[in-house]
Amino acid sequence: MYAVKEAFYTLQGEGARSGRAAVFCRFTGCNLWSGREKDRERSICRFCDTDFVGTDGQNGGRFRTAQALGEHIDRLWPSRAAGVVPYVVFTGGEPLLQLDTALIEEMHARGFEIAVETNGTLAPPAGIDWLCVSPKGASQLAVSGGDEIKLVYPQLEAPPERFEALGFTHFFLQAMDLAPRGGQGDTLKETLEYCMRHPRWRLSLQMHKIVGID
Ligand SMILES: C[S@@+](CC[C@H](N)C(=O)[O-])C[C@H]1O[C@@H](n2cnc3c(N)ncnc32)[C@H](O)[C@@H]1O
Ligand SMILES: Nc1nc2[nH]cc(C(=O)O)c2c(=O)[nH]1
Ligand code: SF4
Ligand SMILES: [Mg+2]
Repeated sequence: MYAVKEAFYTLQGEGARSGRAAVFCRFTGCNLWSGREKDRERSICRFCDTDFVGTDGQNGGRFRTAQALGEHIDRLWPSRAAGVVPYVVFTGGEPLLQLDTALIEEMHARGFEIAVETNGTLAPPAGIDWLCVSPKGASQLAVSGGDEIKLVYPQLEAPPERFEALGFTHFFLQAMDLAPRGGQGDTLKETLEYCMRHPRWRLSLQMHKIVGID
């Protein structure tokens, strides 16, 4: 059984693959926050910008089998143009609480390339084509590398220096959006200044919020 908050077709807004069309599948639930506002300030992850509670979002629901969820995702991909590889991004919530080999095999059988957005605290199943790890506060990483690390900045308990020696192909800092905690704006200036002082890190903007898409 898979519990999905929402699923939608959009452009990847973050990281090295930003601008690429993708079906986003947002799983319900996370291991670093309950998703309830009353728990936010005493959680390991406190700045989350996402509602991942329940299955009531657009195209959300419960799916009994990998085949059923695979078919659901496939229907959201619009075109089957020659030479275009369909792309699914599994996110959440924390997708590694639910993503398993059966679903990976199902999406591959349908010709999809598979990306995952994870907080990095759980071991990923084999077969993921693009792994994006976004460490949170004091949590311990269960992965030591991947395609990209996308660290939300600044986090007192997770300074970029802690991750510099890890085995990622791309190193991104993403400016923290302060709105989820009732703040104003983001931390763009300090984030871009850090990137200019430490050129290993590249700036990731949440492009979808700028252009007004999901
Ligand atoms: C909602 S999370 C879901 C996937 C996974 N649980 C994780 O944390 O990577 C998706 C992405 O949004 C980022 N994110 C969450 N809240 C944010 C905020 N307030 N500002 C900037 N990025 C944020 C996360 O760090 C992660 O890269
Ligand atoms: N357009 C768009 N790009 C994204 N990249 C990562 C997202 C996420 O919430 O995991 C996200 C999202 O929610 N929307
Ligand atoms: S780990 Fe990801 S989904 Fe969970 S609360 Fe943090 S940003 Fe949100
Ligand atoms: Mg998002």
